Amino acid sequence: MIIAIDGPAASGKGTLARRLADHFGLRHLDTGLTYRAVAASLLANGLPLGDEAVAIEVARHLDLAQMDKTVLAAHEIGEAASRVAVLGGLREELVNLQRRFAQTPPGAVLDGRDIGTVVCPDASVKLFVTASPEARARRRTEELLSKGQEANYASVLADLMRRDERDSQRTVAPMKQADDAVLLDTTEMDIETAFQAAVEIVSRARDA
Ligand SMILES: Nc1ncnc2c1ncn2[C@@H]1O[C@H](COP(=O)(O)OP(=O)(O)OP(=O)(O)O)[C@@H](O)[C@H]1O
Ligand SMILES: Nc1ccn([C@@H]2O[C@H](COP(=O)(O)O)[C@@H](O)[C@H]2O)c(=O)n1
Repeated sequence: MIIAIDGPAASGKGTLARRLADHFGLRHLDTGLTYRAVAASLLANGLPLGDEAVAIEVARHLDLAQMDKTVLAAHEIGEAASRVAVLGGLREELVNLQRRFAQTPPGAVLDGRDIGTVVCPDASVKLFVTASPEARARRRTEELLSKGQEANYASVLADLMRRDERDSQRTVAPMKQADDAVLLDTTEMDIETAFQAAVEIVSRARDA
């Protein structure tokens, strides 16, 4: 079984993807980390974010097992990831890697922006997870503060909205809900309620 989860920044798709993978005995890939890893490597080596050939070369050497979420979660890396994510050739390279992961038994949960539309268009079930920008900014601000990092609600909200705009307006593989995806709006749901709703959607699709 392949579960495709897409949605805007800080919508809770990663939290749901991890828990669904545990629940259904599947592997999990946060595809955002692949874009973040490429961006982080370019930044660390002082290389330009817009050079497609260089970005592809970095992606060719990417080892999924070595991606460190704690390091890659940094705000500036998310911003840089969204800038390299407009490069079509880089996306092709990363999509191939993500598809290989998805197709390895026993199946997987992938979360990102183009999983249901491009990476796994034949996924067994597709979810598009969203929440209002204000709820997402509040959750992300609380998350950063709880990790002892500086965070300001207004700037987190502005950053999320700018990233969503870039991700949904780019020409190649823009973020959008697949026609056959189920929309899950968690604005008024806590994590447990959202998880139970997601389990129900996946179970229904699996048993259909
Ligand atoms: N339904 C919910 N209610 C309250 N908080 C939530 C809910 N879902 C997720 N969160 C919290 O919101 C924050 C963002 O969630 P998460 O990291 O899963 O989002 P994401 O969509 O994967 O983000 P990104 O796009 O940055 O990868 C986390 O702190 C998470 O614990
Ligand atoms: N399938 C995907 C996943 C991510 N991106 C881009 O990477 C940025 C960081 O992703 P996070 O999920 O870690 O926030 C994101 O803003 C996208 O630009 C993508 O294009 N496709």
